[in-house]
Amino acid sequence: MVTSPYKRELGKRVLIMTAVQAEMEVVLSGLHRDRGSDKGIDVLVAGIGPVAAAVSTLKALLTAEYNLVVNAGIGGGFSGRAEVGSLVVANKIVAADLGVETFEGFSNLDELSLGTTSIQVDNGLVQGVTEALLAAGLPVKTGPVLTVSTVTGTAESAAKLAARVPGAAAEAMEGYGVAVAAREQGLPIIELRAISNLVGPRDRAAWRIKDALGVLEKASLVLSEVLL
Ligand SMILES: O=C(O)c1cccc(C(=O)CC[C@H]2O[C@@H](n3cnc4c(=O)[nH]cnc43)[C@H](O)[C@@H]2O)c1
Repeated sequence: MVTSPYKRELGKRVLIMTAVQAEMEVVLSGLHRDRGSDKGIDVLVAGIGPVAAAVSTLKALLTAEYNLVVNAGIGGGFSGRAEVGSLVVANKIVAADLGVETFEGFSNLDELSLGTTSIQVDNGLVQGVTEALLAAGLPVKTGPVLTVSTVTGTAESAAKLAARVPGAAAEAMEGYGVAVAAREQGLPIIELRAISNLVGPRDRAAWRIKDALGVLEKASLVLSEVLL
């Protein structure tokens, strides 16, 4: 049961943003499996990366009355925190490469007093969605989900990101953009990632995109029950 502050308001809708068509299709399939037609949830393609995601999300939010925004898709899991085939529900959405490279390493905007680089997800939302996914027998973890503009491709970069964001569970490319658009409209956000690969050395052959899309579809069935 999802608790405050998200409360399904009569006549208001839920917006789910996915990066690509393939993700949108499995989310729609999961949503409609037991509910037939649209039940107040819109699923749109945002495009890959935080900028496209922010623009697409804000554009959508200006077209209808929403009271919750969801970013759903595949993502990379940090080893030991989120394995391939599992789900991650973000408790915090972090723009992990938004900042300054320094001789000592990296400083984010918060450290430079130039702004913020993370958005908290409401605890009630995180708990409600996570419990529902667990109850459905799905493997789910919660933790910070990092938004990057470049898919990590080396063990060194993965280690740097894991050190930069304690507890980092997953990496993707749209969450912070979707979250900033939702914040702009005063709406709660949640990010849900189905893990297709481990964050680290690029090994395209190891990506399990199809498996992750299958898990995302199962998770979407649960979402339709818990968010409406
Ligand atoms: O490296 C490749 O050749 C390759 C092949 C297929 C897809 C990609 C992507 O870059 C997908 C980016 C897309 O998927 C999300 N995603 C999934 N895993 C990760 C990850 O480890 N780090 C960042 N993003 C990931 C992401 O949200 C994009 O929508 C590459």
